[in-house]
Amino acid sequence: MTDLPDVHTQAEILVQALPHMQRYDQEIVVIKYGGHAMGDPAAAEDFAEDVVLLEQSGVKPIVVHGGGPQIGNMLGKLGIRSEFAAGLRITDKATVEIVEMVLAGSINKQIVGTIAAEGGKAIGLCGKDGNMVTATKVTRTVVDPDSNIEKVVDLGFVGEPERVDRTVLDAVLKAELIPVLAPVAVGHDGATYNVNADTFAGAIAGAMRAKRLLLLTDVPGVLDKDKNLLPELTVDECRRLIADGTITGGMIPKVETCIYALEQGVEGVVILDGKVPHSVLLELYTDHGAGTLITR
Ligand SMILES: Nc1ncnc2c1ncn2[C@@H]1O[C@H](COP(=O)(O)OP(=O)(O)O)[C@@H](O)[C@H]1O
Ligand SMILES: CC(=O)N[C@@H](CCC(=O)OP(=O)(O)O)C(=O)O
Repeated sequence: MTDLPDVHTQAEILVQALPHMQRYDQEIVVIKYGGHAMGDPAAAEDFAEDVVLLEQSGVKPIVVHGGGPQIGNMLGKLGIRSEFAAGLRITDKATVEIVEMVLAGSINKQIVGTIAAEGGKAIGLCGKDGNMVTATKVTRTVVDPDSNIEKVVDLGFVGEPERVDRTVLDAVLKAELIPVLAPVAVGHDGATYNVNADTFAGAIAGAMRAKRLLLLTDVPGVLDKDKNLLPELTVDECRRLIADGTITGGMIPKVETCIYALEQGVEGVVILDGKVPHSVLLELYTDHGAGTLITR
């Protein structure tokens, strides 16, 4: 048992949560749970406890999970090589089958099970269910490092959400179940598409008019050039930080997702460290947020 503060302090902490609870009552909060943040079983339990506590106190949480490292491990075991272009996994026919198996199969059901163990009721779905997310094929232009010439890369079965149908999600939320979504979508041609989990979460948050989108990753938030946390940023400031090279790599699609979600009407988007125990609760129910809050 960890040392707890005295009873008065405990009561004070609970009371301080009240205005935050009121602010999020009956609101949709989309939580993107990244593959890196999933880490160890104790952290996964903490995450599930947070989600169940939110649901119990009147919030409508929607979990969108990733699983990039876990897909990489499985492909490695099967001897399938995997490469990325512009932060997206080049996904051929064999790879998309493994992506679907790992994301919509094992990871999705594991999260549903962990939420159940904490007393919640979750339902595991992917973008294909009820035509929730229809995707179109993505191509990207990258600069070839040898020739320094731009070339178009065919990413195979990598998709971008084109349309979100709310029917299933509305029904699931009405039934007071917690949706846990794998970022796999269906194309117009019926093919399965691998969608970046941040992009998928942004599309869901936008379509569901979420109050908050939380992106859980493995760094404290957006950092400046001296690696200090930037607690609050506007969209314009984000664009400047991308242009001047402060925001690079995997943080670029994350911040672009945030900008997209804000443009779709989501009120605030937060990038935070999912490895910090109970980071979701700290972010939503305490006065001091846990990561970088991005607003319009
Ligand atoms: N300015 C920045 N602030 C924080 N992280 C940054 C920044 N620029 C680049 N990054 C990188 O972005 C990474 C997060 O993106 P990514 O690895 O795709 O996360 P995830 O797997 O959680 O989706 C960080 O681990 C960090 O290496
Ligand atoms: C197209 C594409 O790159 N899809 C990702 C989907 C999983 C993901 O995004 O997981 P994280 O959030 O853990 O990185 C992939 O195949 O790795």
